[in-house]
Amino acid sequence: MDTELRRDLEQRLLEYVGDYGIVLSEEQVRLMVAHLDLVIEKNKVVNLTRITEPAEGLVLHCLDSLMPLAFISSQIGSQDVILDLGTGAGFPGIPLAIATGAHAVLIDSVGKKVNAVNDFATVLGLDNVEALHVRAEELAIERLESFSYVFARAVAQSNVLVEYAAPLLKMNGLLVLEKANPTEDELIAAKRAAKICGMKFVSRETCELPNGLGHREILQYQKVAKPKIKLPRQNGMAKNQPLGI
Ligand SMILES: C[S@@+](CC[C@H](N)C(=O)[O-])C[C@H]1O[C@@H](n2cnc3c(N)ncnc32)[C@H](O)[C@@H]1O
Repeated sequence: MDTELRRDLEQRLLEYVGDYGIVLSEEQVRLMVAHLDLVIEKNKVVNLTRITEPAEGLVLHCLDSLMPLAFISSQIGSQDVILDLGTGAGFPGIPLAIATGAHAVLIDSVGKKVNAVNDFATVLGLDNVEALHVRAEELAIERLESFSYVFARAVAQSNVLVEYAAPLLKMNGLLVLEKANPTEDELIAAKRAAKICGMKFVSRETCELPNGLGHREILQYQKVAKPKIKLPRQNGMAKNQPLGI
């Protein structure tokens, strides 16, 4: 990506986030575009994303990763520890770490993606980012009730994500999901799963990405009680025998 394109993307990202009431500094957008550039380059040798065009990546990766910030009522800051569950190439975790300054743990079950994300964090000088090759179910044993927020974009059905997040969240912590078009059945199953897992449904908000690039729904669930069953269940159970169906 040449300097002119980078500057153009940085300016566009500043304008996009402004439309959603999200305030970023020039340094923050510089880092986010630099991350996108690293992803596009790395994607030529390691399959990380289907999006290869910078302007599209700016909306579908950078802006999309930040959308939850337009809907979360509390301010996330350096005192918070946040989790990006199923980070892929670092979305939404890296943009969220840059935007909030929170300590961000980014996990993925695929090692080559985690290696790439750790390299990106080093090149960008992001000391607050920790990428781990671990499944959500395993992390819940090591870091029980450690996170104030769990984010997940394009990882699994909502009821599965509610189950993954419940043991990882501190009491009153929030699970924030980004979905394209969740069905009513998915939302009903997630509400039922939430009851079993000591979580409650908080809100469902919708927005449109610019340039007709898609519809988004931001779903929030809060941890309000201890789970009624022992969590985490064994690896794979959340997906293969989902709760709330
Ligand atoms: C479709 S990708 C989405 C990546 C990224 N969140 C994004 O929106 O670009 C889903 C990722 O979740 C990871 N994943 C799925 N289940 C997981 C689990 N139980 N624990 C950790 N990672 C998981 C997969 O390896 C994959 O990289």
